[in-house]
Amino acid sequence: MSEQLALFANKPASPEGLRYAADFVSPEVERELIARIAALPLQPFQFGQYEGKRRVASFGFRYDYSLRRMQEANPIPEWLNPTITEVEAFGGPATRIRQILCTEYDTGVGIGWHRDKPQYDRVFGLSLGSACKFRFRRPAGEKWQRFTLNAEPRSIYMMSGPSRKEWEHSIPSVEAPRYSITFRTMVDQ
Ligand SMILES: O=C(O)CCC(=O)C(=O)O
Ligand SMILES: [Fe+2]
Repeated sequence: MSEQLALFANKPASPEGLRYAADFVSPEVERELIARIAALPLQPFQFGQYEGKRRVASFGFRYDYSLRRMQEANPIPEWLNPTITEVEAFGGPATRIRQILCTEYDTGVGIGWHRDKPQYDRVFGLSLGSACKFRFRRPAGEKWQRFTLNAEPRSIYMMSGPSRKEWEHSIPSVEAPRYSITFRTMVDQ
């Protein structure tokens, strides 16, 4: 087989630095976390012009889009501590989660192509309630190189290295309500 054909025959390669684990939390913990998020004073967040609104709450830090800088946010609530401990273990030694984003996506809501702010370092995402197609793209000549991660409910992903810095990510409109908790480490300043 020519090199070209071999490339087509293979599945698209996963972005370097992306890790995924299914069943990261139990169905009981999933239910509890969803109830906690639903009880937060969530605020609409408009990312792209043409998208439905997702609703969010930030803790630790938040990026202020009008001031274009990081601001301190409310402290991370205690009910997140057991999950943060597990995420830090998943991330390995020296993983310190300092920023949390809780998000609610109603049916039909997604998030457009972006990279997270450079003040954040590694990004972990816990999916709750329903699955989503977590899409990646990066420029490859005139085209895009693409990859889709099926993020199942109760799973976690970690973006580090190229998957975090070179690739953009997005989520197309979800088919059922989805909640996520994003856990971020910060770049040392
Ligand atoms: O909901 C998710 O898993 C990802 C959200 C996201 O990419 C972001 O808020 O930057
Ligand atoms: Fe993101």
